[in-house]
Amino acid sequence: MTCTSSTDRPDDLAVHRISAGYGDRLALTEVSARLPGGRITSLVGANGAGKSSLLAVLAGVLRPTAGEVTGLGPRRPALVAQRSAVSDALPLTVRETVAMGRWADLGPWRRARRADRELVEECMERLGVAPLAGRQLGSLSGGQRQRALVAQGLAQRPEVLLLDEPTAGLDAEARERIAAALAEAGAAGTTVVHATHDLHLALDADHCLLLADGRPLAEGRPAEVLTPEALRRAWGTPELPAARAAERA
Ligand SMILES: Nc1ncnc2c1ncn2[C@@H]1O[C@H](COP(=O)(O)OP(=O)(O)OP(=O)(O)O)[C@@H](O)[C@H]1O
Repeated sequence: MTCTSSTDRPDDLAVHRISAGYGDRLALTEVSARLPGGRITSLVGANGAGKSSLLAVLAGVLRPTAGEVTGLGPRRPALVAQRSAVSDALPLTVRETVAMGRWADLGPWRRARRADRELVEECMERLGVAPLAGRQLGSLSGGQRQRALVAQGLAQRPEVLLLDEPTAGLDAEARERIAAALAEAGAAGTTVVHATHDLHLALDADHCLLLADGRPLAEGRPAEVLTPEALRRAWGTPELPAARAAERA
């Protein structure tokens, strides 16, 4: 069994002239983009560019005021929120947290079958959190908790996996684990879309959408999109991200 879906390559996701916001503040203005099915797309942009809002629209938790999303299958996408969005006070172990990823498929009594339990163990192994299975989520380090949340996302076996800054603030080993898990999910046919400030992770994606002020600046292969010039435009200053991309070029 694999902890990702293994369908044939699904259709592309697309957003068509999406506008969305909070009250009268627009976070996205007429955003159109294609997010290739069964591939990894990185959403890149400065703070406030609209990355999380676009993920929320794709996840169905932020209703657009205009435009539409096409290519989503019948199942709801899995959304892995930023770890700061998850309360420290939740009285859940790592295993319980990951097992919650199975709930949507279990029906009203949430009775896990053996296959569900195996899938949960496998997803914990994949993210390196199996040794922490009995620990309370609130007692974990930021990186451990983030890995548990990604394992929960994978345990849903989603067709579309959305992640908001999955490697923010993590050490190199945790980043590698998460990058490898996303690559495996993409290889197994899952459409992965993640928002990131981690240019290494962004450059490792198959596709990239660069946002600025709620509008798309560029879209395409990451190395072609994330040029020093484009990053300067996105950030408004010739600061760190552009320098880092130049190092990688
Ligand atoms: N809950 C909210 N209520 C009001 N405005 C919001 C809310 N969430 C986001 N915004 C605004 O929407 C815009 C886009 O924010 P969003 O969080 O999508 O950007 P982001 O690219 O994900 O930023 P970051 O890199 O800081 O996470 C910003 O102007 C932000 O202030």
